[in-house]
Amino acid sequence: MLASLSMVLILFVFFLLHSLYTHLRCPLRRIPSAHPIAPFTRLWILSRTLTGRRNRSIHAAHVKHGPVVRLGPTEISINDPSLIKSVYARLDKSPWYYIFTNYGSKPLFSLIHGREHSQRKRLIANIYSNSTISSSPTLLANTRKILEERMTPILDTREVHEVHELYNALTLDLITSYLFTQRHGTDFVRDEATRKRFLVDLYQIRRPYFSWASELPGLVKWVGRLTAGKVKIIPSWVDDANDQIEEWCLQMCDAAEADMPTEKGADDDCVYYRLRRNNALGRTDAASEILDHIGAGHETTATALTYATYNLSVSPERQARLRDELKTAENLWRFKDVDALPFLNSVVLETLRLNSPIPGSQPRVTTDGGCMVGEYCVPGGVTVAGQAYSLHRTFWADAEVWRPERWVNNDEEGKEGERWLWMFGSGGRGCVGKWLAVYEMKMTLACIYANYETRIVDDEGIEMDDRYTTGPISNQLLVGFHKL
Ligand code: HEM
Repeated sequence: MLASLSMVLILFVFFLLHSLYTHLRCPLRRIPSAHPIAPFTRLWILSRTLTGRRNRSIHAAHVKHGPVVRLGPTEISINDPSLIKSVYARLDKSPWYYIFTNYGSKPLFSLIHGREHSQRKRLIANIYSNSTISSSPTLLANTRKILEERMTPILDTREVHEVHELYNALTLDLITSYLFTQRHGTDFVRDEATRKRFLVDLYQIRRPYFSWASELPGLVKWVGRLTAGKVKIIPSWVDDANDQIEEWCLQMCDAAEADMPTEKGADDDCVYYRLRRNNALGRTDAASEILDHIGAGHETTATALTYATYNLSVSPERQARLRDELKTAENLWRFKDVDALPFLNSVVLETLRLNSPIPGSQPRVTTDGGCMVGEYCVPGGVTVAGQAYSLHRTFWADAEVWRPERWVNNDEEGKEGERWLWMFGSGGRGCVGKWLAVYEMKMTLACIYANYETRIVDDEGIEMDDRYTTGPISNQLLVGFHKL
């Protein structure tokens, strides 16, 4: 017994000495630590991540220590627009993004290396570009149909609506109609039962396990293997839900495939046909890409719409200002007219600032020779990340206040403030769907606020969850709609 204890003690002392030696030789030691144990172990940042406190803890560290902080032995966080610009222009994504792999095939989001990523991006960059989105007659017709013929009649059936689920259904209908054409898209706004089966029973219930799967994939597998499947950190129903979602998406792809037009030019503004034309991508690779766009393209925009509705509902004066502005537009079913409205634009920007749907760290990795990050020399293999949560709360004294007016006047504060906005990331790996997201947000808010007054019925749990992607803690918001 005594011998075992001595052995444990010797090992512990060895571990301490080794950690100290590594620390003293490490070029990262000059960087302020977010926590005293951060230079020696990942335990601190890991525990914060797994308990849903990561974004806030990193932000608190930046407030205390400045724009560069050390989160772990080989992990740092940055919080300054110039640092972000240089890091995100140079460094590749970290393997952390492999979690977004579908069918064993990596979509754009999780392709790491420059060449394979740019080949894939070339296939879709044009269809998501600002010019395509803002001028596509098909997108406009689909959006109008979904908002006018599906959402508005639902809003008119009763006064109170749970808008977070409704917006998730809406953005799913919008994104799938862009991916597959409207005839092969979903109809979740009207079909409540099917949407609950997909959204609630399959898609959203996996959330609590995301951090375990993304932060400790090795441990998750190892524990399962070691106990012959008897102990599972992530329950098997999560794997079943993943399989069912993949199967559902494959069926959607196959249905669109069966109807793929042969003549050149037809359905050119359909993402799936772009991926499959001339076999640019095989069946599984295309389905993986599509499934990723379904995920990236609905939750984020839905969360932004929920918070825009919340913020406007608690501020009747701003709601009135928006309504007055909407009356000045010549045609609310012409994107150019809607896009030109300055207050609507400010509402969208301010919501994406304060309630960023992807507030968490976007990890990149330094290459073998290392590089300078600001004044610090960072060796190879170090994870460097910024997070919108911190950037969006640093420049303004009243950063926690939703104040769209800060964007209306194009003054000095506004111009400098724009440098700190990072809701869509930046560099070659910034958001591909950002023009579509802003389009959907503006068209939806214009359609709602030109026709309804909204008020909060129940906002308990509206605080944002602390995750990589976020949403209200309660996963809901009850809003009253009064038709004008
Ligand atoms: C308000 C809505 C949205 C927000 C806030 C948002 C935010 C972001 C952010 C921050 C990234 C970079 C993530 C990282 O590097 O860790 C990203 C990437 C991406 N987003 Fe979005 N997004 C939104 C909507 C969309 C939509 C509608 C699509 C539709 C397809 C989309 C597709 C993608 C894809 C494919 C990437 C990966 C790009 C690459 O790696 O080259 N997003 N998004």
